Amino acid sequence: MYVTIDGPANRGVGAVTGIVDEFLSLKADTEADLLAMQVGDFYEFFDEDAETVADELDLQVSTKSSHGSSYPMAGVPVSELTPYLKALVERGYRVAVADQHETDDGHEREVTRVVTPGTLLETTDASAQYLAAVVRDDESAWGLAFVDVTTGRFHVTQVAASADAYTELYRFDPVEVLPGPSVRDEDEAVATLRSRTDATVTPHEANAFAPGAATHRLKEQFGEEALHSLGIEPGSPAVRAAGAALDYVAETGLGVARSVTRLQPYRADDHVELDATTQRNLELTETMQGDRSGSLFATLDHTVTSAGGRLLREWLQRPRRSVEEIESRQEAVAAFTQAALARDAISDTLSNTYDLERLASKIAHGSADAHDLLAVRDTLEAIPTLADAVESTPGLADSPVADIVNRADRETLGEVREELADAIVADPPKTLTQGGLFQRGYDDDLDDLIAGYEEAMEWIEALEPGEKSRLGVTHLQVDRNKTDGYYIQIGKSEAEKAPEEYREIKTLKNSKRFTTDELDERERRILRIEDERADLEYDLFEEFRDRLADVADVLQAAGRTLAELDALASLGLHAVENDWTRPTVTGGDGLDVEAGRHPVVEQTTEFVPNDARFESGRRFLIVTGPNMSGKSTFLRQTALIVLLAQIGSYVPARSARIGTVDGIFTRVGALDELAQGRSTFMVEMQELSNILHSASEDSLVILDEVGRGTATYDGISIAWAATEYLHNEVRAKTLFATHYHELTRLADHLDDVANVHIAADERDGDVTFLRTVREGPTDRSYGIHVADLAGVPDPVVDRASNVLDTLRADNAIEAKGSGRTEPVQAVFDLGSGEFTANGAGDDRGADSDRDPDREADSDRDPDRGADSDREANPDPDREAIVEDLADLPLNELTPIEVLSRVQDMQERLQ
Ligand SMILES: Nc1ncnc2c1ncn2[C@@H]1O[C@H](COP(=O)(O)OP(=O)(O)OP(=O)(O)O)[C@@H](O)[C@H]1O
Repeated sequence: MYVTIDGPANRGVGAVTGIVDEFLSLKADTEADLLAMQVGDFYEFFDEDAETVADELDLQVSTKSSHGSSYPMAGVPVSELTPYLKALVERGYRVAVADQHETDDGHEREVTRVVTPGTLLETTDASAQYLAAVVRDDESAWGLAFVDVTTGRFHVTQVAASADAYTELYRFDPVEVLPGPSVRDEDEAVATLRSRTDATVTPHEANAFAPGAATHRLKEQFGEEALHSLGIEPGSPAVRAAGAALDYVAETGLGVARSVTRLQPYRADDHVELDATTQRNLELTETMQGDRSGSLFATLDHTVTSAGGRLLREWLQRPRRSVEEIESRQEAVAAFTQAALARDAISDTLSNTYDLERLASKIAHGSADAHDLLAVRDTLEAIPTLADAVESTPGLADSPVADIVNRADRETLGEVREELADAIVADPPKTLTQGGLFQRGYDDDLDDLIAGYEEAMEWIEALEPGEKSRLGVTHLQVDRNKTDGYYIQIGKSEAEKAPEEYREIKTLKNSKRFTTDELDERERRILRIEDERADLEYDLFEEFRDRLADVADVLQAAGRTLAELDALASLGLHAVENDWTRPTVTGGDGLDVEAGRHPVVEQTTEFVPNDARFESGRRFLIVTGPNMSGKSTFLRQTALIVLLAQIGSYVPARSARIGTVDGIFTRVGALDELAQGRSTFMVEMQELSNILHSASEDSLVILDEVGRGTATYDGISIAWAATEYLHNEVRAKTLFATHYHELTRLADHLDDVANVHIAADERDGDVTFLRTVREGPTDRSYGIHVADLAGVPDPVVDRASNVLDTLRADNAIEAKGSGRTEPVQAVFDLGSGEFTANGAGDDRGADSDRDPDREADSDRDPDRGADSDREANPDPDREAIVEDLADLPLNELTPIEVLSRVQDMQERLQ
């Protein structure tokens, strides 16, 4: 509904002089983007704010004159403010709300709260809504705090490198970020924040980040001893971030800080490192195209509650490293795979519960209404049913599932449930201000009022039949409306039968309305009781909600229990339905997946399973195979199987033994970065650089084509050097898919490198993709076949086949002219990658095996003669370049440096 009203007179407030001035002055004092100021029954936006709001929400703007100037004005009725605020905040605005109070001599207005993306309570989105604060201290340590006021979750950590800080930010995906003073002053940091998250970046006041103030704020919230007992250093970057986040939450004035009942410090190294690129490449929560469906989460998610879905998503983004924790979760999933009936019953029960974490937060900050309390009651009623289902099912009763259920404080929850069951009526009104919320027996005074009310109502109800028979009137009715209050209505034809004590109050077309002194008296009594009752019930409700707020942490914990059951049951169900297997997770180094499948692709395709094996002497697999054969799929499926194993899930394989990894790093492709102005190759190299710096011996690295974004020889050189570095220095388990068949030679030189290829069958020119991973290299790409499949015109495909045949036969090919001129007399020499002059046929000397060791030595001068000539007449300049190349300290250089050195050499050769 859009409201435009021309002139404040309609809005029920007389004195408007200076309203715009008042607005502008309040606006100047707030840092919010917009101000909604109450003027009578409306909240108004003036000036630029009116235009912004009108644009965003399709409101029409009217004009308000003040002191001879005109100002745009837009407004919404008081009762409609919440949905408008929500819509504005969801678009990234921070909106200050100035409420109007009656004073002895008129009105007064002040900003009472600021609603921001990170502190919005009225969210309807099931996902978490994190507000983040990010601090960097002088030693470059990063402190990060993430608070979700809708669930009371509060995570705090400290990391050493900026890449790790951004990884955490990507993982929590906050809606609003508060950069600390040093972060804020750095353009690059702010730009990264903006590009890595969709968050609104809010510069909260610097003082809140100061070590003293932040420590004080945390102690105030969680008690003197909390920091000490959690092992958090007062004044540390983590504390500064946490304190600033809380300060900001408190400053919004919504009382939301109360919902934050527990501080959860975590170490980033408790979890598998999954940088932002990897989370995207593996399509954990959305596909590379940005769709939710088709992601790993969408495939796995059978949860029936929003809290369960939230938790499962969080697990996927934060796989664990501790074998003990993984096994405990696995044990619970295993129990759910066995107990099909109980699992279904538990999911059924859970589907009737509400988001207790969020409800508890609403109770804590005083925004829960009677319906919310009923939702809590219904949810708590499910807990004994769930506990019974677990306890009476042998497989579950002795599994970690029972521990999860036992973690809930059932005694307190039982008391709360009973209190709720005895307090709130079955169908309370939507508002808290009109009474009718509580049952009889909840409060003596309220019972007295209700008794008086009912007595008065009985009298009213008896009036109609009594008067009908006393007066002998058929068409007599006793009713109530807003203008007339209670009245007796008699049909016109019988109106003369109204006795003397009836006072006429209205004549209608077919009837007359009357009242009597006694009816007036009863009405006054009813009105008085209704008022008193509304006031009393409002107070009682606040008191009741306040008492419940004291156990908000118990409710939040129970919410987490339900979410865990939901997420575990979902993993159990998926495992059973898709024939997944329980992996053996070990702290060791190996990785052995037998008949593994891609968890998402297997949903839509007849999937051909494949093995992946890493062990001593085989830590680096070079994966070759035709285009479209399934290399990328094989790489990703291996990474996803490891990831699933480390969240405690079953995996799509016949059997799997997974040595835990400390991080998964991927270099796959860079679809969306182009939009951010970085070239494909630059992105590729940055990702490679990050992997070479960040991966460790315990990591899993997935490289899907490295170097293809540049000239072939540059690309091979980089891929070659990166392989050596990963193999010799980093020693990470690596899967490297490539079309550079030259790289397969590395297996002969590097101990831990092994070749596998994805098989294809070629018969009579037709290629069949077998999708099977086999040992050893392949040297065919069948790229032309794929070009044909893709509908490239036949003449081009035929000519390409012809070119390829010639290349294979001669290792060189004549360039073809247009036909209008003589054939171009040039020959492409595969050894050099250059065209040579006509007649150089005898000089074509490249070796058909294209031994990369030789290529490194090869002469790239287009005018050069045969190898034999070169050997006979060595060129000292070239020899120097070859020597420089041989001495290139690859292990000490970054890929970019290698690239630049190789380029130098090329230039010297020219
Ligand atoms: N094991 C498998 N079983 C069934 N289908 C598969 C299997 N592996 C891959 N596919 C399907 O084959 C197609 C090509 O796979 P993929 O993209 O992994 O090939 P690729 O070798 O990486 O190709 P390119 O080298 O051209 O990038 C995809 O549509 C995928 O769904």
